[in-house]
Amino acid sequence: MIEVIGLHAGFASREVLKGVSLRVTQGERIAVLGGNGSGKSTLAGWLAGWFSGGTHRLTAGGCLWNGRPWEDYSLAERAASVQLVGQFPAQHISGRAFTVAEEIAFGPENLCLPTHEIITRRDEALSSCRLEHLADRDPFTLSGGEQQRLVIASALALRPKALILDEPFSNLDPEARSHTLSVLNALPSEVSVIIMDTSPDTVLGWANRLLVLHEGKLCEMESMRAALFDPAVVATIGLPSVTRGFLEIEPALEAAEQVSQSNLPLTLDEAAAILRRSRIARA
Ligand SMILES: Nc1ncnc2c1ncn2[C@@H]1O[C@H](COP(=O)(O)OP(=O)(O)OP(=O)(O)O)[C@@H](O)[C@H]1O
Repeated sequence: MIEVIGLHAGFASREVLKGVSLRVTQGERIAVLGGNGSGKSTLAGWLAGWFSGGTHRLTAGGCLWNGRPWEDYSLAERAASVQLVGQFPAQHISGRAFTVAEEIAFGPENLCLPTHEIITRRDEALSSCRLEHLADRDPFTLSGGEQQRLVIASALALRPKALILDEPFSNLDPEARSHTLSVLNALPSEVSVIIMDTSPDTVLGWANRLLVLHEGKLCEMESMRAALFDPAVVATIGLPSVTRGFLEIEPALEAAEQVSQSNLPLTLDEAAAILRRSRIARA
């Protein structure tokens, strides 16, 4: 599907990605974690085929979609293949639509789809992103979180085969965050989803593959646990909040429940299971 091969890329003054390789196959749920300025947005752009000129500099390598460079595809083909939801939702709003509903329909209209198909896609995206009550609002009057959901809805209406989301949770409250994850989980299983984030907290229970972008290199460890406890990774993105919290309370647990790196909880569900067992052991 998407293949990044030895990508050295960045900007005129600076190489940001220093030999990044990545193969994304159908249906994968990938989290790419990295600190501020590590190059997540830069990588997201290359993955989506957005960068090929301007201030963006390609030193070596490249990115292929189904075996061919992005340059071989028309804009319409790219839009129907991969959608990138960037970090700043307002930058994605077309400015050509007076309402949220029109904004969502804008992409499918540009693909020249039949009217009934445009309406179906628009209404499905409005509903799945819980935007029906805002359908008649001017997109520019929405709050940041509402705009974020609108941009995701607009991307979904294009029915891409791969969806890349760059820090999609930064504007969202916890409820909207978990709803967004459930929207992503409800996508057809063949759609690949890649989320770029600075922290493991939201994506851990969701991703089936975790990569860390650090000093221009993309590292994939044997397991998520190995990745999250790697000292260089901990220094960059920190441990998940649940894990940090657990380390605080761990001395109070029953001896039988003492935890080590191999069984420290990474998610709330894992922590709850250990706590339940510990309570049972005390009873
Ligand atoms: N248009 C540009 N011209 C020059 N340098 C740029 C440009 N865009 C980004 N950079 C630099 O490239 C590096 C990587 O930026 P990028 O936005 O990809 O990082 P990021 O991991 O997404 O960061 P954040 O988590 O802060 O959003 C940063 O040092 C940034 O300052």
